[in-house]
Amino acid sequence: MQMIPVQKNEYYHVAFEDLTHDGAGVAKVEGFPIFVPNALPGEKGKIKITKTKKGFAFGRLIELTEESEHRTNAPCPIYKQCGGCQLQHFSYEGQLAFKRKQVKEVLSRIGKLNMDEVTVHPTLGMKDPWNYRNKAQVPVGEREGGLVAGFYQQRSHEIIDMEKCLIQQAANDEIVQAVKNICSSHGIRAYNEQKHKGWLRHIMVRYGVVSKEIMIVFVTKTNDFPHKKAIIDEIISIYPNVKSIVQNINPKRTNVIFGDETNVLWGEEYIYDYIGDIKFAISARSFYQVNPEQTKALYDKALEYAQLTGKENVIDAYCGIGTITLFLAQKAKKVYGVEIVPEAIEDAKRNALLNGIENAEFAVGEAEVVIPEWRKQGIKPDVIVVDPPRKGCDEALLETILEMKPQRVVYVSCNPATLARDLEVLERGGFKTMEVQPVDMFPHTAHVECVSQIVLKEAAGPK
Ligand SMILES: C[S@@+](CC[C@H](N)C(=O)[O-])C[C@H]1O[C@@H](n2cnc3c(N)ncnc32)[C@H](O)[C@@H]1O
Repeated sequence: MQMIPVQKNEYYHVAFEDLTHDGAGVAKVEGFPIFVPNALPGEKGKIKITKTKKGFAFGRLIELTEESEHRTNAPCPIYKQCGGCQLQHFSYEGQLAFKRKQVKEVLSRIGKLNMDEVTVHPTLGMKDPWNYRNKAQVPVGEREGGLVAGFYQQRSHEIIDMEKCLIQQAANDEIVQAVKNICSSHGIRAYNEQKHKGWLRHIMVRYGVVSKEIMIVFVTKTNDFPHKKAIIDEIISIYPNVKSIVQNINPKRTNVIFGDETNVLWGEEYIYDYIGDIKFAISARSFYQVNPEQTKALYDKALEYAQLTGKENVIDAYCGIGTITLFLAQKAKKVYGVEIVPEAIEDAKRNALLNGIENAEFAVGEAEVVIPEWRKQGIKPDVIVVDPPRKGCDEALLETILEMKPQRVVYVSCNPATLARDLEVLERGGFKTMEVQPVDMFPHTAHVECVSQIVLKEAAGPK
């Protein structure tokens, strides 16, 4: 058995060599890895061990003795308390390089790809990597009789009030504050997680960056709404861009934000926004990318990798409200979109109509169930696009892709580890990964999005 060379609560002087996938510095003591938030590769410092596990330990940075040239002052005053961003202390240039390195590393280690044969491009960053999020989703609590809305203090259930988040659109911060203050003035009680009592659990705000339309969602424990008329009247009298006010009811003792029931309180069921020239209707529960500027860059790359000429049949798996589907439809013969959330498919159909797109067809269901059905019905895609959640593609879907043998697969991924795992399956089944483009959808956080082009080996030509 390997001896653990460090002890809890002891101090060590270490050199940081790398970053973990979630942005913590990695140092080693006698080859034993220690993960320390807020430390950067190339730095040295004194740490205190906070926890030991069988194969690794966690530490806290006490002082730096050598700083990286990429260290920068995190501009957010609550950066360390919040935990929503992990890389604000890292220069933006350094963040982009780290994300590319991380993608290369997992493709090689987990995907077993021959990295001499795959091009991983430099991460596509933002010119101004701040105020990019179009959605705020904040828990609500109580302090001295009034409401607070912000974030959970790291490793606690305490809600810290937040007036400004530097990665949010300013409009979102303003509306969250206003809604909180209006509710406070009407004596609205916040939900208390421990006691499972109270009413207002979360406030969500969605902002159409191009349309300027705003949706407000009240997530509440019960389906009543004290002072409903007064609260709504006050909101809409101050904010004419609010087009939709919705209540979602979540009666469960859970840390899942949304419940199953959603009711429109005022205005429309959805707001509109644009990505490029395409107009989208977005309802409260539908997935919609949070960084619209980078979404356009991501979708343009997906379209480039799909290499459409107008003659192709395309499948868009995990299509959400049909965002990528409608981009593809402009250049393909026909596109089939599939998505598990019924409301998102309703939005997708509405979005096709809204844009006069007639060559897109949508189905509700699990991609791993619906696409094998399509195969049985004789649908033969030339290109398959997948954009799964963090857990990646279901095995049954990958199996079906191998059987369907499209000329190209375009894989959009928000988790490089599951992307790498799935690419290995596709490579073993006769496909070859050609290019991977990391896109910085979430600056200052450790997340990275990638779009990859994978081709059928016969189509790729001899190696
Ligand atoms: C990362 S989002 C992508 C959405 C869309 N392509 C976009 O860019 O807006 C993943 C989507 O997959 C959906 N989803 C999750 N599991 C699924 C499954 N097994 N089959 C189909 N869709 C699923 C989610 O509801 C979500 O809309």
